Amino acid sequence: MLAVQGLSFAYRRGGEELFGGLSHEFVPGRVTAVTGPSGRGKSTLLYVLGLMLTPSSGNVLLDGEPVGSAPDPVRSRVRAHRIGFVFQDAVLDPSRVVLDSVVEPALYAGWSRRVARARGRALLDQVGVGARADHRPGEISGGQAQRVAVCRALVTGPSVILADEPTGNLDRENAQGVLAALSAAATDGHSAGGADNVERGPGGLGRTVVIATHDPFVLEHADEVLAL
Ligand SMILES: Nc1ncnc2c1ncn2[C@@H]1O[C@H](COP(=O)(O)OP(=O)(O)OP(=O)(O)O)[C@@H](O)[C@H]1O
Repeated sequence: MLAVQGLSFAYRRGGEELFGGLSHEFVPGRVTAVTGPSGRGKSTLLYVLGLMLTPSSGNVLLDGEPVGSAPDPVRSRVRAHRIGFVFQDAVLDPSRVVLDSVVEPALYAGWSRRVARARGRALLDQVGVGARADHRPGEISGGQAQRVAVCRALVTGPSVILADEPTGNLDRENAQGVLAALSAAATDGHSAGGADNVERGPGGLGRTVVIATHDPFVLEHADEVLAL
């Protein structure tokens, strides 16, 4: 379970403080949409949850462990194995085919190329982009690219997926496809840390999915809305 306890964050000492001591539990198996006016800190919250920024006070807890202000090597390890991140504009390496972008985090985490590629292809199939696995990013649409970015975030079987405005630049139909991929990720279950145990099916624990968004479509379909 991902949670924040008494969380505040400031980019500069003495500067504007965000979140005002926020406490919240992000329930596995559910999609939580984080919303609020521009500048309130939606993206920043995702970066704090993703252990890229350190809280000024309070903490981020993962399965009860205070990881938000843990030493850098611990945070890097947790990030690599437990957290997947989807950025607003899927920035895929233009020189590599889609499948290679998807499997990169798994190779970084030490998976064999064969297992990583099989997993990557299966994920692309699930989100309807399997036929584009061997194409370059310039040959796919924005909506497809964003679904590819979801696959990249999922490839290692993390228990937490954080998505920053993943539908921000998409039309309704493509937004629907991306949200469907993220919702499926929430209910799919997650790996306990190895290739053999990825995707436990709906009987598994379920993943925590947190989406920072203004998109009314996402807000309407999320399981829970956290307004900042
Ligand atoms: N790198 C940074 N350094 C200093 N201040 C920052 C930085 N990034 C964001 N901020 C400030 O922190 C506050 C929260 O920004 P953030 O981008 O998290 O808000 P948001 O709710 O996601 O906004 P939007 O809806 O416009 O994307 C804003 O006042 C912003 O100006």
